[in-house]
Amino acid sequence: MHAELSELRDEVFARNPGEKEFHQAVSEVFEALDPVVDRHPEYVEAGILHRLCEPERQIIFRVPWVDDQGVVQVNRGFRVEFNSALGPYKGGIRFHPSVYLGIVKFLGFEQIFKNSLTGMPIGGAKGGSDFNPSGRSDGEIMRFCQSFMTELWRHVGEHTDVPAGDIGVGAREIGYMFGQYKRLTNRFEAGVLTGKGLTWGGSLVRKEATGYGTVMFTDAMLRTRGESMDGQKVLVSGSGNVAIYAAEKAMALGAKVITASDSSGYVVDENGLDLDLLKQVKEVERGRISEYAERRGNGAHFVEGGYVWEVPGTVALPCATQNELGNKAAGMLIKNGVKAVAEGANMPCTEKATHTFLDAGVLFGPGKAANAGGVATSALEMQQNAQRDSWDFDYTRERLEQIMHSIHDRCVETADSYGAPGNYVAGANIAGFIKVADAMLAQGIV
Ligand SMILES: NC(=O)C1=CN([C@@H]2O[C@H](COP(=O)(O)OP(=O)(O)OC[C@H]3O[C@@H](n4cnc5c(N)ncnc54)[C@H](O)[C@@H]3O)[C@@H](O)[C@H]2O)C=CC1
Ligand SMILES: O=C(O)CCC(=O)C(=O)O
Repeated sequence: MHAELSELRDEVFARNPGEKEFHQAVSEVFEALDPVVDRHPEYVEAGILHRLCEPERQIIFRVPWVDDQGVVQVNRGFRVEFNSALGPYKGGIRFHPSVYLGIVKFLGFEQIFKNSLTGMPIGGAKGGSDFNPSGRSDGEIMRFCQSFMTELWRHVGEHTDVPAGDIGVGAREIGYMFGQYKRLTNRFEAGVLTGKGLTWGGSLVRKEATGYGTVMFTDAMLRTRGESMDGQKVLVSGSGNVAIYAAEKAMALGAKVITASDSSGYVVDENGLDLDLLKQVKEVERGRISEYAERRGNGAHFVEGGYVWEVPGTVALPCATQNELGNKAAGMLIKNGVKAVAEGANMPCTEKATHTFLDAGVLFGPGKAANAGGVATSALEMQQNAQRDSWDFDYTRERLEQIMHSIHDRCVETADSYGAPGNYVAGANIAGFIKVADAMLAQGIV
């Protein structure tokens, strides 16, 4: 790696101690940017990389709330507004006990390049809390969301920062946060949050967008080798928003999806997942994945612990969480004949696993490209809100499809032009970076 880059990387690590996921995300980008620095010394001279690694603003706040037993609980809230060179800060909010500053920063950093790749006018941010929604009543969720927004409202706005969902935050939580924002500001400002309900400013296709987009991207990758999703045997991890709609799209394109998982283990359903049942168990009842196997019968079985990557398949779509697919799993997938891997989740593959896939010539779609359909459709939601309009399903899906194809093609062209043909990791990082870097150059030292 270029001396300037490796020095800066070490400096970023030292300035952000203990934030290992953030370090990992920075490393991946820096590795890809080596040839860019050769060609564009002006980026280094203007301190673009240095500035990119320092969030424009980081907000950490107390979130007090009262549980159903009347006990006062205190959580920590975060919003990292990373970069606004291309537009208002944009990115999801995650509620999960593992959330700390390092997770929010890795996600916010990734979001800068992902949002750039979408071609939409959105900057990068991420937020969240170490609140654990699991097992909490609806009333507790509402009180927590209200308390979270009671601090966050002063930092967000349709032209400032536009949060959305992520792990543990779906339409229900967005609804409670929107209600509180409206109450505090006395404004119906639809564009302040995306992922809203369809009757109050939400967009059709947003719910499906991340999963659908990931599969559209995978299909485009396969087509570069004369194949498609049709007939593939697909391994999906997770059983949340991204996983369910990735499975739905894969099936619609003629693939058979045979796995899903949650933090307790995974199910294998060699006959192909029953999506209505999976949605009932996970979206409606918020139950465990083992309940799917119990109710499905038909040879489906539940495996406690472990990873879906032990199951043979031709396409792997990690859609749960960061670093869920390590190097050993990558080796197993390759041995079992995997042809394509696309990250529906953010950074689900470890650095080593990513290298193993690339070295083996497996088609590999990094999250900042493959899962960009969610945030791209959020930007479409913002457009509809600004126009006070709502588009129909097919039109919105077509827009999503165009965006995913254009991201795919830009990754391919950029990787080619920087001497890394077929390397979507290089293509995504370089293409995402250059657009932000040029905007930062034009806007001066800010
Ligand atoms: N919702 C969205 O639009 C987008 C989400 N993503 C990413 O996709 C991934 C999944 O997010 P969503 O589906 O929205 O969340 P979700 O809350 O709907 O589902 C999360 C899924 O991951 C599983 N999971 C979480 N932690 C786990 C762990 N430690 N071990 C095993 N499984 C675990 C959960 O059981 C659940 O199935 C995350 O990495 C998120 O950042 C990326 C782009 C957009
Ligand atoms: O829709 C959004 O604004 C955010 C989506 C998100 O959190 C992500 O792309 O990881």
